[in-house]
Amino acid sequence: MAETKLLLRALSGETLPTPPIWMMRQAGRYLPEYRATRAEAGDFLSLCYNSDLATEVTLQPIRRYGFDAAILFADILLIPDALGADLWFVTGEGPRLSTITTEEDFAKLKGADDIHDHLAPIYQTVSNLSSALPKEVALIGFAGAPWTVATYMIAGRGTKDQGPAHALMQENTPLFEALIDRLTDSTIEYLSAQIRAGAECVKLFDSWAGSLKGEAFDKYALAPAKKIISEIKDRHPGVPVIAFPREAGDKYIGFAKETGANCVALDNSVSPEWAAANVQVDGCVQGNLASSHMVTGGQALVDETRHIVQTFKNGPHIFNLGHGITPDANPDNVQLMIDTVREG
Ligand SMILES: Cc1c2[nH]c(c1CCC(=O)O)Cc1[nH]c(c(CCC(=O)O)c1C)Cc1[nH]c(c(CCC(=O)O)c1C)Cc1[nH]c(c(C)c1CCC(=O)O)C2
Repeated sequence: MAETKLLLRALSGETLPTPPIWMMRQAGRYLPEYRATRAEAGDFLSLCYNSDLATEVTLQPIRRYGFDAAILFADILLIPDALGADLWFVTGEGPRLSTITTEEDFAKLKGADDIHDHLAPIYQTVSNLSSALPKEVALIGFAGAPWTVATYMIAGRGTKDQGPAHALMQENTPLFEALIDRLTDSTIEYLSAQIRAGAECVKLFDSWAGSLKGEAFDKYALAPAKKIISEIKDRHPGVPVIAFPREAGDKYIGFAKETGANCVALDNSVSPEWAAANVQVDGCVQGNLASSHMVTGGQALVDETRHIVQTFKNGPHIFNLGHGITPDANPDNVQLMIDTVREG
């Protein structure tokens, strides 16, 4: 049967009259119904590990807006949690983890094959979603890319410039590379299990790829993505992969070809004109409206949304933001963006 889900058609390289649309962090704090369910769960991590409630929050933006895709509700830091690093979230500040900076810290981590018991509730959420979603809505699974996850594991928290991870890379390269390899192998196992549970596409979030330059980008962003994607393609032929090397700049050029990704997600630091000429020539792109428009709305939102749709209309395109929607966004602006994309 020919594929009917718009997201999967775009990912297979089809140029569509109206691009499919979904939004990073579409289940999140800007939605009152999300805040209510999160309060019911108690805290963010309990929400991630409660399959029924995680299913519910994943479905909320689908019900409210009719997006073309749902993304599993979970977090990129569940992998360190499953590997045995402590993880907690400080309200208003963000994640905290036990740090990995010595061989002794690393030796305590579990193996890549030992993560599944801990992550079973996540696979259950995927499976729930795969039966609960409307038939036209595609289900996206995801994981963090090894470099981005390593930056949190090394520093024990989010950092502006990923300084501690860069320092470990310089000062103890073998340990740093052992961590990248463990994360690469765990990510393959994790994404593979999500696909077995019903994910129809997977996305690899390398949110801090932009701080890797030159050879370091090739070794720690490009090479792990290539290994993960080729292994996923071997195990699950036909399941598309979206790669998001955020703020890669010129390194966006050729990224899909070199890694085997079906689509690259663009942040909003690149212009649609540049990306159409340099990145979309190799296949599908996703993006790239600045999430600040979800706060400010108005004619500027409409104009920039039309500009992005127009600029990418001659090739495969998935409409999305350049990064996650923020808690101060106005839910009405999301509707305005969707109406504008679909007006044509
Ligand atoms: C770096 C990163 C993380 N998590 C993620 C990334 C990569 C993408 C990006 O760059 O945004 C990815 C992520 N996090 C979440 C999802 C779910 C799917 C989605 O809706 O996109 C996804 C795909 C839920 C979440 N992950 C988090 C929330 C907010 C939690 C809450 O309800 O308080 C959500 C909905 C928390 C989180 N999780 C993380 C941080 C730094 C924070 C705190 C910052 C913040 O509060 O926004 C780590």
